[in-house]
Amino acid sequence: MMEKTIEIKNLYKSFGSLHVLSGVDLDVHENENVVVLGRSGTGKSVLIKIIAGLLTPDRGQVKVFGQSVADLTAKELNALRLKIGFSFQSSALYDSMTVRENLEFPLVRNLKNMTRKEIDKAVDEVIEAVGLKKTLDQMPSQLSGGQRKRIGIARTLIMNPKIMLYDEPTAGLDPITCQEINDLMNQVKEKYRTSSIIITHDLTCAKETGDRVAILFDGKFAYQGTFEEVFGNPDPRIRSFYDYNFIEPKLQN
Ligand SMILES: Nc1ncnc2c1ncn2[C@@H]1O[C@H](COP(=O)(O)OP(=O)(O)OP(=O)(O)O)[C@@H](O)[C@H]1O
Repeated sequence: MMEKTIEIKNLYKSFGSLHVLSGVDLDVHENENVVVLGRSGTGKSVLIKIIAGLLTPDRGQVKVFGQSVADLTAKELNALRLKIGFSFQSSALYDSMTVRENLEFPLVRNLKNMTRKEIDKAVDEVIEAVGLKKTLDQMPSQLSGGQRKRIGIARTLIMNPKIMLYDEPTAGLDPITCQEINDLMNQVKEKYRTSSIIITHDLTCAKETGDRVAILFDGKFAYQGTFEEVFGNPDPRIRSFYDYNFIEPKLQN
């Protein structure tokens, strides 16, 4: 088994009387995609915000790269965040910048002493990785929803992240574009050897991308395993996920 990048033990988080996470355990390894499923409001986004140090847990342990996030200084936390790629629904591209300028932005902001040549090389590499070289001089408004999503992912890859956190990467996309995004997430894992958490309501995405799948029920992961293991479980609560997706997941292929 690969090294653990993220280790979460007995994590609790409440907002006032709202108990969101109550006893979450989760490990994510290098070169692994873990899909997190759970109904709306079960705390999936809260979980990834805690991992990135954007929210503080009430109790429990979160270690990233072997270090407890709670013990990091502000400077160390910033350094950690640079190794984490966020693909959030809200992480939109800047409309007034070209695709190239959007891709350069994180480098120019965070790594001030790069040369023009180094920046161009980094842009070339990530645009190649997402297969959209011809869009470099276009504006985001000229791209399809799927292309924008891929450029958004490229913009996080330019920082060479070791962890990718995807919040509903396929939401609102047609099935063919979903498949392209699923393929891209798998390619990113292989090429960058990332540890990824993929939050989704899309079971096809879960099946295609998840080396492991974990389902949040009542503030903790009731099930973790391969897609087949988890969805082969007779727990009637799992049924609600098929109903939501209007499909019967095929477990045999
Ligand atoms: N900063 C906050 N302050 C107060 N309540 C919050 C805060 N962040 C999240 N919550 C609450 O925590 C609960 C879990 O939110 P979260 O966004 O993690 O859900 P989710 O599982 O990601 O849902 P969805 O699938 O709809 O995106 C919600 O009830 C939300 O209102």
